[in-house]
Amino acid sequence: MSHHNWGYETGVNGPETWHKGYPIALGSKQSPVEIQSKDTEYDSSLKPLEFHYDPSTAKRIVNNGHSFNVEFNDSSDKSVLCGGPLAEKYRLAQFHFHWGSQKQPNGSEHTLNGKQFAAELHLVHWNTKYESMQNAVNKCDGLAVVGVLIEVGSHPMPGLEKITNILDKIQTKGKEATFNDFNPQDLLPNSLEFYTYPGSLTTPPLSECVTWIVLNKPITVSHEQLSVTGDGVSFLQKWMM
Ligand SMILES: NS(=O)(=O)c1ccc(NC(=S)OCCc2ccsc2)cc1
Ligand SMILES: [Zn+2]
Repeated sequence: MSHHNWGYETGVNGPETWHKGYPIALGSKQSPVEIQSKDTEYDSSLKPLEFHYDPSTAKRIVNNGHSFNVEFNDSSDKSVLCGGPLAEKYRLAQFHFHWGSQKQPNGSEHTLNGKQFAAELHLVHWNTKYESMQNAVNKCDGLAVVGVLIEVGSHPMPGLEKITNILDKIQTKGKEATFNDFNPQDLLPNSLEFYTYPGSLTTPPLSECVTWIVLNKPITVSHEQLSVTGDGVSFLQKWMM
């Protein structure tokens, strides 16, 4: 079978089959991981995270069949991440979400102290010392992904509205829509405390090129935001069907 149609169907094309097309799946730096705060240590050499995003670099939103990516113009240093564990500047290329399904409502990839969250946001950046994302993907310090855990609560996340309002335009794989003037900082919690570890892409190609930066505090979205359609089907679950 061509390994480009990887997916999440258990026993068919799910994570336990990915190693057939991507042997690195059996590697020693694979993500996601289960974070146990009791097993982490405070590192005083780490600096505060610095997000320098220019909302005008937001370009389009694309349904790639596994998720939807909000893509940014990464042809200059207009939207960059630095600080934290990072020795260099990393350019924002895209962000996307991971979520659950009817059967498995909780879909975060990282877990924190044994708790799986409803969903997880990934802000994907690549090291500007490499010319492109494609070059960075095969370097151990090529990418920096900020993971934001998402829980469902009573109040909506204002920053998410612009995204949930446009999803009806990209319902099927391959569809895209213009998506301008958006600052992903509007999706961050008020605390930028983080855990960090060396890991990998969590989906194929599973490259072990990622400095993971998982924020300690989750963001809260409303039930409606996780299921934008009137018929109660979660926009995220609709994507999973
Ligand atoms: N979920 S994740 O953030 O770890 C994540 C991010 C990007 C990707 N995919 C990437 S970077 O593909 C585009 C770059 C690429 C892939 C192969 S050659 C170039 C997969 C998983
Ligand atoms: Zn991801």
